Amino acid sequence: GELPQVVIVATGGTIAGAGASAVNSASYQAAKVPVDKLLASVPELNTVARVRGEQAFQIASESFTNEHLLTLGRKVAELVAKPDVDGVVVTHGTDTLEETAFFLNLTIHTDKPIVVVGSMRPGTALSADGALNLYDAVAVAGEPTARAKGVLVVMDDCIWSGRDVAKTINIRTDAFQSPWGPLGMIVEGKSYWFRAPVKRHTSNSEFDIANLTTLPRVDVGYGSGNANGDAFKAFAAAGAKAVINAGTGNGSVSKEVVPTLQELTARGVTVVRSSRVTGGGFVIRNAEQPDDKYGWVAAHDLNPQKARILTMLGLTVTNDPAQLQRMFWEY
Ligand SMILES: NC(=O)CC[C@H](N)C(=O)O
Repeated sequence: GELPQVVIVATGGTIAGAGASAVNSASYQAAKVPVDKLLASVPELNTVARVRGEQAFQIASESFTNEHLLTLGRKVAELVAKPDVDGVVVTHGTDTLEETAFFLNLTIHTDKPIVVVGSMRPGTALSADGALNLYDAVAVAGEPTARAKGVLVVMDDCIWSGRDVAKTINIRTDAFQSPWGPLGMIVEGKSYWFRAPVKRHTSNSEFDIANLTTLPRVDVGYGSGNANGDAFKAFAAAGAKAVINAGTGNGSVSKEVVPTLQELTARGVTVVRSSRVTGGGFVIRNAEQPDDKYGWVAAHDLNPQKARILTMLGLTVTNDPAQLQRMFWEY
């Protein structure tokens, strides 16, 4: 039959990176190679889809802002609305890839596959991983079986849910992991599925960015021994509408920090308890802190940076902590 039409929206990152020599796997410049050159470097793409590229940005993903998220979201929404587009691939730096994937998962109302992909080594390096990752991502994006599974991340032969995958190491090609495992595998251009997400996403999401020009400011404060509330106070003074506590363990909060967060709640700033634990921070409501009593929100299994994304979108709908908590259970 006819090959699916897949559009590749490029944003930069290492998958578009270039180094001085083939041994530079870690020292190189991200966001160098333009999308057309990237596509031309993997002619095998044409065997799984009809592909064309669009250059949205050319940046390292640590410099992604809320404006970049909104611009990219609108671009992807526009593409999936076209009858001749079957799927979209977003190439992205890996540092904040999990945030963008979750943002798109919550805001693009479509069943068409959207796949976010990056690489850990630039294309100029020995054993560069970008070409195969891109080939795999395009193959998944053109797959009817990838429809209605939410925004996906393809890295290192695995198909992940954009909701809960995260970068867990910065020097290996198996960098992306989820505490709940991959949804499937992509091998020689063929997708093999094992599970599907049960959380709300894409077509079933209540969030709408069509008429938004900004997102509410949400900042993340890190928990550790000897913690204090100064950073949270400064965030609120600078205009944060919510703060995420990247808490220790089960989203716990130092007794030094508790009064500051209580004060912020009284002033109308939303407080969300997440966990700094990598590989599966899981915050139980009313366990480490009395969330009902304080009017705080538990981030469930969402890491602090993903909690920031959901909190921003949640605040575009409501600042009622009960409603925000519902969202953290549902999405
Ligand atoms: N592997 C990567 O893509 C990291 C490069 C860069 N820090 C970025 O996120 O864009």
